[in-house]
Amino acid sequence: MEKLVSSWYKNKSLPESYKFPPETRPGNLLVHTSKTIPVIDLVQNRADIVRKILKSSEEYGFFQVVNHGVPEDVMNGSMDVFKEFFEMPAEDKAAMLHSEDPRNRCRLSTSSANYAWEKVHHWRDKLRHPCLPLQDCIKHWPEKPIRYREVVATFSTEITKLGLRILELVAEGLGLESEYFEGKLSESMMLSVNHYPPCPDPSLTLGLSKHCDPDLITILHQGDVYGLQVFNNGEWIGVEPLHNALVVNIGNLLQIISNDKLKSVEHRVVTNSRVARTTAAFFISPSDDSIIEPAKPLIGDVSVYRACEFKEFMLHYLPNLENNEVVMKHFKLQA
Ligand SMILES: O=C(O)CCC(=O)C(=O)O
Ligand SMILES: [Fe+2]
Repeated sequence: MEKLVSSWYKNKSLPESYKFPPETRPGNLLVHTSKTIPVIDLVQNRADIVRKILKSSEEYGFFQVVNHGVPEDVMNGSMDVFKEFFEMPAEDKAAMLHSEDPRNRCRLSTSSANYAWEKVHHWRDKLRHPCLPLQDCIKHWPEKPIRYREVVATFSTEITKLGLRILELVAEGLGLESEYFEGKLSESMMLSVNHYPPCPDPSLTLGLSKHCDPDLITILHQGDVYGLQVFNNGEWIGVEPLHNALVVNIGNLLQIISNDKLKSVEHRVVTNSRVARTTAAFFISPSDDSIIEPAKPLIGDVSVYRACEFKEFMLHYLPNLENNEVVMKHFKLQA
C-alpha cells in the first residue's frame, strides 16, 4: 500500500513521480485574481437567488454561497477535527490504510483512486466515507480524534439540508418541480476530506489534476488557504477563500439531467510551499440504480444524452476521470 504524503514529505525534495509533464503542470502559479466565481447571498429575494444560481451554473459551473445557514462554529469545529485527524501519528492513521474489508467503507488513501496505474502521483492524502443514511454510516467513521463522529455528524446533517435547498432552487430555476431531485436522486452523500501538505515545488505538481465531479452537486468547505482553480473561457481562474463561505459546483449528472443547460466544469488544485491545506468536499449523488437522463421538460427538440444507470456512469467515469470529454461523449446520443 502506498504511503501517505503527510507521513514523509518533511525535508524532502519533490520526487520524480510527482512531477507533472510540462503541459499539465501549473508552472506559473499566478492566475487571474480579477476574475473569480460569483458569490451568492442566500438571504435575499428568492427569485434573485434562483436567477443567480442558474446564471453562475451556466457560465462557470461554480459559485460560492454566504449566509447559507450552516453555523460558523459547526464549520470551524469540523475543520479543526479534520486537521487534527491528519496531524495524528502515522500509526493511528495506518490502522485505516490496510483494511481488507470491503464493507469498511471509510478509506484513507493518497493521490487519486488510480494510484497503482496513474503516471504521476498527486500531492494529496484523502479520507473518504459515506454520510447517508447517517445511522448506518457513522459506525464506520474514524474513532479518533474522539470528537470526530459527533462533530462531523452535525456538519454533515447541515450540509444535507443545504444541499437539498440548493437542489430545490436549481430545480425551480430549470422550470422543474421543486422536489425533482428529492428521494433516490439525492440519496447518497460521500465526504472527501482532502489534505495537501506544504509542497517543496508547487510549480511542478498538483494536489488534484483537472477533473469534473461525477455527482449532482458538490459542496466544498475550502477553509482559508487558496488552491482551487476552475477552468473558464480557456484559462484557469482562482477561487478566492472567503471565510465561512461554501463553494458549490455542478456535477456531470446535473449537466446530463439539465440537458446541457448547466455545466459541469473542470477544476484542479494547486499546492503551496508554506502551509498545509485541508478541505472537505461533500458529493451529493443518486442511488446506484437511479436512472440518469435529461429531464423530460428540458428536452425540447433534442435530447443530448441517453439514459443510463448511475452505476454504469461510474464504471465509465473512473477509468477516464482526467478526460471529461471522453466521459460525457460516451453518454451522448449524437457524436
Ligand atoms: O480541495 C479542493 O479544493 C477541491 C477538491 C475536489 O475538487 C474534489 O475532491 O473533487
Ligand atoms: Fe472536484
